[in-house]
Amino acid sequence: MAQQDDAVTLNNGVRMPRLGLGVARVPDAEAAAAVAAALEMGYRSVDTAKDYGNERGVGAAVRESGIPREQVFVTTKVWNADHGYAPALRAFDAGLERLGLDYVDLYLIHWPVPSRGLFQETWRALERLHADGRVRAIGVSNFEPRHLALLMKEGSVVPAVNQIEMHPRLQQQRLRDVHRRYGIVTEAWSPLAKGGALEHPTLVSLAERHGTTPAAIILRWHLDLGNVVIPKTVTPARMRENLGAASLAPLPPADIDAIGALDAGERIGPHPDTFGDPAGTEPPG
Ligand SMILES: NC(=O)C1=CN([C@@H]2O[C@H](COP(=O)(O)OP(=O)(O)OC[C@H]3O[C@@H](n4cnc5c(N)ncnc54)[C@H](OP(=O)(O)O)[C@@H]3O)[C@@H](O)[C@H]2O)C=CC1
Ligand SMILES: O=C(O)C(=O)[C@@H](O)[C@H](O)C(=O)CO
Repeated sequence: MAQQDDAVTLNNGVRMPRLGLGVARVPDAEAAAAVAAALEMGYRSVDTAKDYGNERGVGAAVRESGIPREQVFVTTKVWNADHGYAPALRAFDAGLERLGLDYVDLYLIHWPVPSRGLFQETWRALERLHADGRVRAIGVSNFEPRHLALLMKEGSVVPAVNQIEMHPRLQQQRLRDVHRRYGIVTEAWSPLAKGGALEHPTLVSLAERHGTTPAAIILRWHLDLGNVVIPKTVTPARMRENLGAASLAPLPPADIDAIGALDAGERIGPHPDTFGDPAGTEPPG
């Protein structure tokens, strides 16, 4: 089942699959095998980053899949140490080389690192890469409303995507409202709360009622809210289960509300205001 049809149109007209595979911190060789298996079963989008150390494996799996390059959507990200105009351009070249591809579909600023004050300059580099046709779309990750407002003030391209922590325990309503106002797609990282929400009684009972699994219910909920999701797994059976969420019927409003009631404003990952700041607190991700 190819996912190309289940795509969102970004604010520059580029189509992005709504369900992709995340590969955070999967070692290179394992990432290559996982991406190969995912592409084989119908995934058409992969989310990697310089920080994950597996762009080589991801790129190899994409190149060797036999699937035309234009049918696979590859996202990677500028790491915190590479903020700044020239460093970000150099980091992009190096990432593209590791991937072994001619272009990237979506390039994101991984974290704003406000204490460095360089994300606007970094954004100018991404705008340049976009203008030069080396990336099909550009976006950000972990940007709070004030960071987005600063980009909007000084930049000329509105980010296509903001990839943020979002799951039933952290539903990010205010940030999603800002995205809607600007025409930015919400992409949920840790969409399954790293597996932490799967045993919640509400989700278990919804899964039983719909004849599916808690993971599929959570992913269906994200899709129903309009999010792009990138659940991570290296287990083929789970990949298939997660991909199956795209084929489920939309959840009825009462079920969306039941999951909405689980919001506790609880982060698993670091806070965007302080992550990357030497003086900041960084809870384990
Ligand atoms: N921009 C950013 O700052 C960040 C981006 N990300 C991106 O988001 C992706 C996903 O986030 P991640 O933090 O990995 O968390 P997820 O919410 O995707 O959860 C991944 C965990 O859940 C398990 N899992 C996956 N599917 C199932 C299933 N169907 N049933 C039971 N368990 C399951 C996986 O185990 P197993 O692999 O063993 O199957 C893994 O332990 C990352 O890979 C990365 O691409 C993540 C964090 C930060
Ligand atoms: O996985 C990512 O994409 C992240 O940015 C974070 O998990 C971060 O790198 C981290 O390790 C937090 O402790």
